Amino acid sequence: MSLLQQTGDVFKAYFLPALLVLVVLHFAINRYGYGLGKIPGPFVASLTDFWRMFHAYTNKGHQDYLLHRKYNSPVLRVGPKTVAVASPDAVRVIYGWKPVYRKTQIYTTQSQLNSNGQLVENLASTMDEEKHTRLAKPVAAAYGMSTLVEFEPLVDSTSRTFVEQMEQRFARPTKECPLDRWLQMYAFDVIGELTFSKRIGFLETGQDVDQMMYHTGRFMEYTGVVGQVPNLDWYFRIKNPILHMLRPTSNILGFTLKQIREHQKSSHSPSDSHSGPRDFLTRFLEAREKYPDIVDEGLVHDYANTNVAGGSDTTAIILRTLVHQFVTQRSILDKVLGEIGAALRARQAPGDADPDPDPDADADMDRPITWAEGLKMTYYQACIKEALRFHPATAQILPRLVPAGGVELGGHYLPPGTVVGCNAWSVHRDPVLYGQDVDRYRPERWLEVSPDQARKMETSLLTFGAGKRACVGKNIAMLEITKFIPEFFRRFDVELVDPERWKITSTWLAVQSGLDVRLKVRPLESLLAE
Ligand code: HEM
Repeated sequence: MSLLQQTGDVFKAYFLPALLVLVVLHFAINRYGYGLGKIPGPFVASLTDFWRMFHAYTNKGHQDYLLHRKYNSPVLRVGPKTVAVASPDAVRVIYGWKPVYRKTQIYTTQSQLNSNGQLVENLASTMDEEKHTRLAKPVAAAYGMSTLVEFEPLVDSTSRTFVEQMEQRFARPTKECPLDRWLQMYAFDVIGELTFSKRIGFLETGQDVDQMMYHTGRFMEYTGVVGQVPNLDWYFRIKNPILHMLRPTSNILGFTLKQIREHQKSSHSPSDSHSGPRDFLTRFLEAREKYPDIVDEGLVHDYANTNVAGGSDTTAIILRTLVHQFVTQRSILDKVLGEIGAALRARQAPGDADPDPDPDADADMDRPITWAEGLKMTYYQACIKEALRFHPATAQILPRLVPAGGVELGGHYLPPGTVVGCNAWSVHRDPVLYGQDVDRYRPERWLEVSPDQARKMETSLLTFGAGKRACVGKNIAMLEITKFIPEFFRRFDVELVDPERWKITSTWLAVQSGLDVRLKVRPLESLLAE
């Protein structure tokens, strides 16, 4: 018998059976070894995290609520050590303040690689809560409510450009506008204005500048899919020598650094920077002066980069939902138009809402819908809440680690170290809290209930996350959403080209496409007439 034959026989006799035993053992430990054996869920999910990876890859994350319905359980096992909980009460526990449940390794995939090929944790991605507290403090005020008033003119300037571009490029009966893309370009340019005092030029050029929309999209997909088995990130990205050779700095960070360099060319120090509102970058540079022991140059770059990476795709999703609902449910739009008309008529009235009316009445009428006006539109505010409920931007659980001592949720004990999280899509379809018709977009649900109930519904929304790690950009996003949609519909009559084109592709984010519309300029008189 040749040596080759002998080796083959040994392989068949010992190695293959041993491998089989190991594989079976591995799956048995996954299934029964983590104290989660009694929790319902897809069988394969209890064996391997690759189930969740496939689930995300095949666009099913945003439909997790269907799984909860299928297994008739708010608590589902979606991995050997991972549990999804669909209950508003669980939101308060998992994303509460005492104790703070730590973020899990999926967030490593949201850290960027710097020019030395090192992984740099940022405000959103760090798993170390003490570090997070340190990083958050110097910039908390920049994202605060009081800063919003200063940012409003910057949002207005981008809105004006958006309207101009729509008029020039699309406001013709036969022309189709791929509005899903344009809304994202709008959101990107707003973030550019707020962060660098400069629109990046998406709207003016009508192009995906430096392919940033493409790259942020791929980045979110990477997190959503590879993040399910985060160790893969080491091989695909962190320790990948070819990637490091070809592209040492990640595309998004590279783009941010370019914007920072251009910003610096137009100013010399934080204090003498730009006339007009102080942008985020200026505020981050001020934070470096005030907190030199915490904020270094690299951190300034990271702060700016987190705005770029986290602030546009998300906002565009909410804008798309609102437009889509308004063009497919005209009765809703009519009510909003009624409120817009009332806001504009109030500008004409003596002693109107604006304490400092423009002496030129036409200019006053032409100025974009203000934050104050948007907040007074009660029905439109309900439309926003309903959009945040109906189509949250993130399409997966926001995973956290169960701390020492474990936790009891939905009648199941979860041992320490279990990964647990809520998917906003599932929590927001809780029929007890939001009503039996949760699968419908119906703003009225927010107005029909008692103020107490409405508050409970609102505080259970997970669209912006919750607790210590909730979204710092929420106020900015609300400023954009509150102002932009009334402004857009005030200027244009919008018609959906083909309802069949609407599509949701979900990984980390649930991104819509197919919002192709035709636009007609809406005469102001039609809004002013009661
Ligand atoms: C509608 C728009 C937005 C939505 C739906 C949204 C959603 C979220 C969510 C769900 C989280 C928590 C993620 C988690 O727990 O895993 C988050 C965190 C974060 N968001 Fe947003 N976001 C939006 C807009 C923005 C904007 C405009 C900015 C920046 C200007 C921003 C910056 C951040 C940052 C820095 C964090 C990390 C916060 C921390 O961990 O302390 N977001 N966002």
